[in-house]
Amino acid sequence: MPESLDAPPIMGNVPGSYALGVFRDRHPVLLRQVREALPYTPDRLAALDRLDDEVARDVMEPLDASAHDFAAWAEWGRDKLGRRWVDVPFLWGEVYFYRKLLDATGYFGDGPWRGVDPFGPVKQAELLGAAVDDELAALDKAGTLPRDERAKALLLGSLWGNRADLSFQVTLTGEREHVAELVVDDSALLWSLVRDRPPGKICVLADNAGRELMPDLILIDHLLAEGLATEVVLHVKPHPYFVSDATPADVVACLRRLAAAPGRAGEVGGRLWRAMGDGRLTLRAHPFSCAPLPYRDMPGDLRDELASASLTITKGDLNYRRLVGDQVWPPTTPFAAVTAYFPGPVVALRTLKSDALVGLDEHTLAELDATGEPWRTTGTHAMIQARS
Ligand SMILES: O=P(O)(O)OC[C@@]1(O)O[C@H](CO)[C@@H](O)[C@@H]1O
Repeated sequence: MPESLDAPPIMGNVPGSYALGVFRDRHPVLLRQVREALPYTPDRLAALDRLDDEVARDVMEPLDASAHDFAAWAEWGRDKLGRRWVDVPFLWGEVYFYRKLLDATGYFGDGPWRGVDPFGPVKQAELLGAAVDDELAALDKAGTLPRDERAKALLLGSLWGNRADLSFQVTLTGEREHVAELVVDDSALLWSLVRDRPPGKICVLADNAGRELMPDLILIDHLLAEGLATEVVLHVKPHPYFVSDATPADVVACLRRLAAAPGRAGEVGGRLWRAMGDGRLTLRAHPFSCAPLPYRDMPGDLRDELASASLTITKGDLNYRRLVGDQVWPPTTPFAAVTAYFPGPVVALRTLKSDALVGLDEHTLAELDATGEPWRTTGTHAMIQARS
């Protein structure tokens, strides 16, 4: 990123902002839902209540000194812990909230709740739901499309799969809005990056499990089956994160669901299962995937890995926020300039659910703002942004 190019971080404390609403409205509701989703024992319920109180008092207490990552968070939080949740960069405060939530549920503890995903019930319900059956059945129809049309359908399936985000639905009222439109469409550059060059390794930085991960896996199958990638590395989270972010266990659940499905979905599942076995599809769960930092601060080993890829595809709103630094950029700031630091070509597939935004042309921005609708944060608009 050009040295001169910078912008202040999106903060949680701006009155009326989306970020403030996340802390004030979404997190208390989420804590109640987590508390009720599993038969937690009194010690865990008390810990969840203590976190609820910490949120209500709006103060960030440090992790317990016994936490495995206490030193890392003490370093990251050197100038933040003890302050109000909303008085630090939105990204940092939000990531810390989910880390504290895992602490409260005993996820990293030595007791019986170790490794129990607090979002497991909602993830499982979504994955086993009828909507997934319908989406998998639709693959039989997609399979009859001409190749380019099929590729476009699978790309859009992965893009709009990002709307299926359980944390997002916590405060979504009413029926799902009619999904409006693509505010940036660099899909031509995306396809050029995978078709006009020798196939190579493609890294996919996944977002949510279930109804987002399923179309992501189906797109990955297309990239491998059509020879557009020699291998795909699917980056997921090493532990539960932001409600529905995918972990390795969620990938396994999706692959089992796919492989057991009838028709083309079952064929896709079988190919992906074999690709896992022969190393053409691999999983990564890098610790940095759950760090409270933008991707420009990624560690060297992750930078080297992404640099060795012919393309990196990032999925979802949170990955987009980390890609562009979760900063208050003028929306017309060029995507290529803001992501110039990123190693190798990168494509972001994202539905807009928060205020981070770059790469819009003036006309589109003026048109969208003229609607008076909160188009940046409702998930009704999306973008495919690419940088070669
Ligand atoms: O990355 P996703 O799943 O597309 O979106 C996650 C997300 O929209 O939910 C949070 C609110 O809880 C936002 O701040 C965050 O960006």
